[in-house]
Amino acid sequence: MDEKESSTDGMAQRIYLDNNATTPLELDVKEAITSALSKAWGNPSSSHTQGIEAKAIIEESRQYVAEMLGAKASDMIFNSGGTEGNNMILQTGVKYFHSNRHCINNGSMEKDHLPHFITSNLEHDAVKLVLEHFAEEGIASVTFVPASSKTGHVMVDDVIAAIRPSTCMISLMLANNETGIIQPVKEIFERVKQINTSRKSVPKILLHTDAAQAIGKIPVNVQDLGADYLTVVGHKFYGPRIGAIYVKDLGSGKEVPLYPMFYGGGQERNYRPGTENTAMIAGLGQASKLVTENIDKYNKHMQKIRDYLEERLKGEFGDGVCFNGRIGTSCRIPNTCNVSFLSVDCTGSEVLSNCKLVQASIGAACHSQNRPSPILLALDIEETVARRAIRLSVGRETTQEDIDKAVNDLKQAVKKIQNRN
Ligand SMILES: O=C(O)CC[SeH]
Repeated sequence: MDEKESSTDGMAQRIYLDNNATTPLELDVKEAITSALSKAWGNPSSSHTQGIEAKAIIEESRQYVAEMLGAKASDMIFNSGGTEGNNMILQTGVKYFHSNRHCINNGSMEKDHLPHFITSNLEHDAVKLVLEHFAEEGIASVTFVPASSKTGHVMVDDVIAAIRPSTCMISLMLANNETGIIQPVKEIFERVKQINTSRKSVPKILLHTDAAQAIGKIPVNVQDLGADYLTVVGHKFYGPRIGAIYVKDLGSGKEVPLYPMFYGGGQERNYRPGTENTAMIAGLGQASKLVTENIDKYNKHMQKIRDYLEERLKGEFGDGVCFNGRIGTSCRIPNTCNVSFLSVDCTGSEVLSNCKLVQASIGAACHSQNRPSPILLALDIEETVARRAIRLSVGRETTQEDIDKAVNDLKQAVKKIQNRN
């Protein structure tokens, strides 16, 4: 019987290298969730002790998430995850534009102008498809700034050049989920803040980054980034499948607004109503606390293991592999290896389907696994190379022994395909 389909001990042999798709729960996180499920089941809005205890766990968790990001607890809103967070922030951009029309004088632009968004052509679908929808429905105009094939990310000057009087928001992912390449978000936001000081008769440009793939892998600090909004996704850093958004100085009446997407019982200060998922929020808080306490250890371990993986692949395959995330001197998150197998005429999916142990993907889990990654193609990586790519994303628990087994598994898979051809 194929090892992949063997008994449950086959589960123990699986080598999980798809942590950018999702991560397992840390034990401490499971314990926080389980404890809250049994002890904090009350409605957090109830005034009796059962409710008060549940509310206390939520506020403690909010503090942990805020501390992870260098934010205030009052800046954090819990939600169902990254897709909801990105949608809420982008829709806030539209409403912000229209609520500031009064300050738009005719000299700067037409009164009936659409809000303008700037983003990159590397974004996750939870940003890309929202903005494509805005454009198709005439809700907003959007500039998808092409990333440079020389750096693997957008260039600061290209983003700045896309700004127009009607620009209301810039949304850029902090790190790409497929190549791991980190975008120059801090530099871009610094430049835009300078531009904002001179924007008198047009809306200020709001600044959002989707930090889903960066949190838990590199230090993420909202003050350092200069973000107005930031998206948090629990299941990317060993937490549960809920999320949160950071909104700078939320509720202080300052310039960064937040508009609810739906209405109800007033939870989350009316920004995100619905009876809170206390247990999952407890888990998110614990996952965040672990990141705050261990980010340097996590970062160093993942970097060491990923680099060992790439060394082993190069040693085993030589010029038969190329690394798609190694572009120029661009920085990457420490856990991601995007590699194409050039010595065999098959797709990355075929290599993975012939593996007995390796659990990985050719790119974003939410994208079809039967076509070359649009992200790699957007970086002008040749189709013949992009179609052969697989994404290997190591985790906190990945060991060198795992990597040795994974490289051997890949070697056997490639050899099996070569012998078939
Ligand atoms: O697999 C990914 O890169 C994202 C899935 Se939400």
